[in-house]
Amino acid sequence: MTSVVSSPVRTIRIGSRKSQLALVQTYWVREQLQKSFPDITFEVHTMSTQGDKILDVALAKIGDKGLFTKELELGMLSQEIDFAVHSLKDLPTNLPEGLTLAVITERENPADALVVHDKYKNKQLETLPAGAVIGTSSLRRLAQLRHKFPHFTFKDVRGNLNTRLAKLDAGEYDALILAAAGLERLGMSDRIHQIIPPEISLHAVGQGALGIECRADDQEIITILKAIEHPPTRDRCLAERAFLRVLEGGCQVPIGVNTEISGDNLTLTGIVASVDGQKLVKDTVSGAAQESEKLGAQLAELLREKGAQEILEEIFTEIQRGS
Ligand SMILES: NCc1[nH]cc(CCC(=O)O)c1CC(=O)O
Repeated sequence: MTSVVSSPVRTIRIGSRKSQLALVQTYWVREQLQKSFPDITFEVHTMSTQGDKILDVALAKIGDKGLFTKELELGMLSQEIDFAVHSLKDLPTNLPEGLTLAVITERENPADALVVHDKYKNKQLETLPAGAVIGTSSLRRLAQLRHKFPHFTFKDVRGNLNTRLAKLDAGEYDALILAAAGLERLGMSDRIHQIIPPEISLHAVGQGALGIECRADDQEIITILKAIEHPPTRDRCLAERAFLRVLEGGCQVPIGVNTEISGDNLTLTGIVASVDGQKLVKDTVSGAAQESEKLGAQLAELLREKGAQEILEEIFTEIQRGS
């Protein structure tokens, strides 16, 4: 008689931020993995990150390198958790030694969305009145929208999605710019008033996708995670991340992207903008999807030649001065 030898049943610990969006994303990942691995127990461990605690300081001033990820990364290195689920856009392009971005899952709509106060429910970006107060905490959104719509008043907004929407509804803002994906995942698609097309504003690197990080030498976890990888999203996001890495920007610099994949061909468009919306450099590259990171680096070099570095250096100096 042959006996079936199975590996001892393992419990895998997933790390997540505590925000509602983070939990929805983490439980979605758990559900997907559970379908492929019904015998494994997946436990969710939540942690507060620095970014969840500092809610009263403009993000642009504190910088964002690892603000939403550091505590989870320490948890992985100390074996407290086995992997962490992140909004890919919040994951820095350079990871700590010993950790890896194991997989990227299928992306939601990566675009930004306009959400309006009820009194403007018949308006679009193009028809909102001069002086309308637009809430955004992202320099990328600010710079690109200011360029197209210099007649609006832009105002910083922080807090989780529900807090932001409450501030909008209370009349502190006339409209907000938010990631469509966050609203969709939280079941609030009905608040999406207008999807902002790439001609108006390019989205953040990795927006709308989830990135799963784990210990680089944990082959067992990496093999398990591969079950939920989405190769087209991976190729697009790796191109976007390589572009950002070469320009040495984080989520909080005015750098936007757009990617399209058609068969084997990947097209990447990128923009670097000054905060006042006066200077914009933009270009597009195209090539084999398997060469995604090369394409990203190539686009970064192209924009550098057009003056992207000068724009970024100006912004870093301003942020350090605290203006
Ligand atoms: N920086 C905050 C953040 N991180 C991920 C999302 C939304 C979901 C996503 O982009 O994957 C958001 C909110 C927003 O930008 O409106």
